[in-house]
Amino acid sequence: MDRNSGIVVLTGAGISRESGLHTFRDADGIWAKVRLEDVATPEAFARDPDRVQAFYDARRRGLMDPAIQPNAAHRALAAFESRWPGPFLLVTQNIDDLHDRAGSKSLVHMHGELLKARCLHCRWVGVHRGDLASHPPCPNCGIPTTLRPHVVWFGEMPLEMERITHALSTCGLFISIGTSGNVYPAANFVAEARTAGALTVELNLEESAGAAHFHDGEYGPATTVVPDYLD
Ligand SMILES: CC(C)NC(=O)[C@H](Cc1c[nH]c2ccccc12)NC(=O)[C@H](CCCC/N=C(/NCCC(=O)O)S[C@H]1O[C@H](COP(=O)(O)OP(=O)(O)OC[C@H]2O[C@@H](n3cnc4c(N)ncnc43)[C@H](O)[C@@H]2O)[C@@H](O)[C@H]1O)NC(=O)OCc1ccccc1
Repeated sequence: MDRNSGIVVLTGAGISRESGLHTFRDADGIWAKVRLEDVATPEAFARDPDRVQAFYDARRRGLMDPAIQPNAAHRALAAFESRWPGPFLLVTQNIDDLHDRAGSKSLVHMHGELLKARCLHCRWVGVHRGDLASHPPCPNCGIPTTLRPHVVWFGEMPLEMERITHALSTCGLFISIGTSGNVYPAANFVAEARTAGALTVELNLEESAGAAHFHDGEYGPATTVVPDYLD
């Protein structure tokens, strides 16, 4: 592969599974315990904000457990980025901060970040590691009960779509890691990259819903297949 062509990497919950975070659709996944319609939509937040806040407060406290650390797959991606001379963009669907902690720089959280909050009154967005169910005041405008998790719910527009679409339209290699390919528009990125003439590769525990769209696939735990593929 020409060392100056661009690379786009898409990651999903599977890359953080071996760090101790649950995925969504596996047997012990998040959506096996709670319906996304009840906790991850604007309608759910309007209907029962305390329930939604409690759902994300619990995931935030889980993420801040010292036992949850970046794994060999997160680290291999950060190391590869630092030595790749051409354009590189890591697009994650994950709202955890494990890519950030592993040292990834050219990183887009297209579905938001669990450790950030957003104010519905003054539009402030920033790091907020405390619970939101206790209705803390906005650090910027000081009004209580106006903070929501800075995450993208179903039916909401993902973040930085222009930057992502541009990178997909100019990349030479698209790598998808630890995602089931069930959620859009992320599930359509492989098709966009292929249309741009990119080689497309899936690294996953098992074939995803979009496996047929990829030129190639390596299957197994991310902490094994990702370092093997990138080293
Ligand atoms: C359910 C689905 C059908 N619905 C959608 O896709 C909807 C609606 C929709 C839009 N277009 C469509 C077209 C067709 C059908 C439906 C739609 N999409 C939206 O609403 C999106 C917004 C969706 C975002 C919702 N928020 C999330 N997260 C944040 C919150 C939160 O986290 O609580 S989605 C959330 O679920 C998704 C879960 O997927 P995965 O990460 O893949 O996880 P999953 O558990 O499914 O799979 C894990 C995989 O890992 C593998 N694995 C497991 N262990 C390992 C291991 N150890 N190693 C390697 N792999 C492993 C497994 O085998 C498995 O394959 C992720 O995106 C994740 O972020 N917004 C939007 O479309 O706005 C308009 C628009 C349109 C065009 C262009 C721009 C805008």
